[in-house]
Amino acid sequence: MASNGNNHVSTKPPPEPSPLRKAKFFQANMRILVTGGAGFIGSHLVDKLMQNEKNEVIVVDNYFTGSKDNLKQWIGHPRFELIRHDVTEPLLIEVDQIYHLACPASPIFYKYNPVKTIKTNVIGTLNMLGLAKRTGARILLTSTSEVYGDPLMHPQDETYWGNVNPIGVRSCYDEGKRVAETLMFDYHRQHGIEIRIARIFNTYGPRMNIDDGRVVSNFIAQAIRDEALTVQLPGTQTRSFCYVSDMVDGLMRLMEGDNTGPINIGNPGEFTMLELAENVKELINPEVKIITVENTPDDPQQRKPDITKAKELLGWEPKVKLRDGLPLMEEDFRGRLGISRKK
Ligand SMILES: NC(=O)c1ccc[n+]([C@@H]2O[C@H](COP(=O)([O-])OP(=O)(O)OC[C@H]3O[C@@H](n4cnc5c(N)ncnc54)[C@H](O)[C@@H]3O)[C@@H](O)[C@H]2O)c1
Ligand SMILES: O=c1ccn([C@@H]2O[C@H](COP(=O)(O)OP(=O)(O)O[C@H]3OC[C@@H](O)[C@H](O)[C@H]3O)[C@@H](O)[C@H]2O)c(=O)[nH]1
Repeated sequence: MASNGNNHVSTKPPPEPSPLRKAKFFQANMRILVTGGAGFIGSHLVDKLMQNEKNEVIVVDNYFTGSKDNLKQWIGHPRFELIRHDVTEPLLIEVDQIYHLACPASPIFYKYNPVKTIKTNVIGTLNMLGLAKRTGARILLTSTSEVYGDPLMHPQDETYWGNVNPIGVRSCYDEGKRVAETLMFDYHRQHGIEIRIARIFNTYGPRMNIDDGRVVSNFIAQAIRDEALTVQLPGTQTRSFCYVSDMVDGLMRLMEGDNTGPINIGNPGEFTMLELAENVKELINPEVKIITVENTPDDPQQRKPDITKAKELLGWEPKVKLRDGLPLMEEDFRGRLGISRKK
């Protein structure tokens, strides 16, 4: 039976899969749905899942922040399907596993239409849990370090209940993800659904939107374009940055393992935003200026995962250090921006 290290675990068996599930269009052992699979983390996850010839992968995405470009190597592949679909609408397909990622992740995009962000987190997660219930599929939710809010505990472990503003401009996302976690556990306890919850900490890497608005993509694009790096005040706030290949490895181990989570997946290396800017400057463009600009409300002042649980239960820890990951992302950004390194 799955465990999460506390008492919130169901003893009910998961529902029987629908007989339709056996009607596969390809002789694959596992049909896997990735919601939000056209996005940054989702498309890297799809690449990894497609490497296994026993997997069929179905992506659903509404392309709000994702792009078909991220999946272009798979379009037309017999084990791959791409469906334009919004998870706030019901989805009737037959699957064995669901990686539920669909949700804008950058604060700029999740604040753009906050009501839609809540709908995506609440109705979207309800729909995917309904699909899991009908098909007997195991479902993994990509929750977030933002469930800890502006944390009073440092580093954050999974027992911490968080310090979240329920009526602030970030609430559509952080409270939305908290409700999504609640729904996952209620479906687990009430219906025996096999659930997995990952609490993801800031992740970066190739394929992030150039105008995504998150700090690593902003600084790298600014450094390449010879624009000043915009450190939001006070600049001493911290984050922990995980390279995307490590993240995908952690998510797959969680899905395949026996633990419901929630489990933190992130890199415990902690940097202030000024330190991040200095690293980007040194590695990518030593001439670039660093300036400070106004911040946005409710910005968490510190964030660092305690990954003891991931190490013990998943045998997982990140391998790529920030100073090794940044140049890999630079190469991808230079290619897309068409700006090569000065000699
Ligand atoms: N990248 C991070 O640092 C980070 C940190 C914590 C949690 N997460 C979570 O991981 C997941 C993926 O994040 P990402 O960084 O790849 O972001 P992303 O914005 O690149 O990807 C999200 C994808 O979801 C799609 N989407 C959004 N709303 C949808 C809807 N209603 N219906 C269908 N598709 C929809 C978008 O078009 C996009 O392709 C998100 O759930 C996010 O909350 C990411
Ligand atoms: O140009 C910038 C952008 C951002 N920042 C700062 O960088 C820090 C990180 O901001 P980001 O926008 O990258 O992301 P956040 O850490 O606030 O949220 C992130 O982490 C948790 C995930 O769930 C979210 O999906 C993700 O956006 C903040 O303190 C912000 O003020 C800058 O200093 N300059």
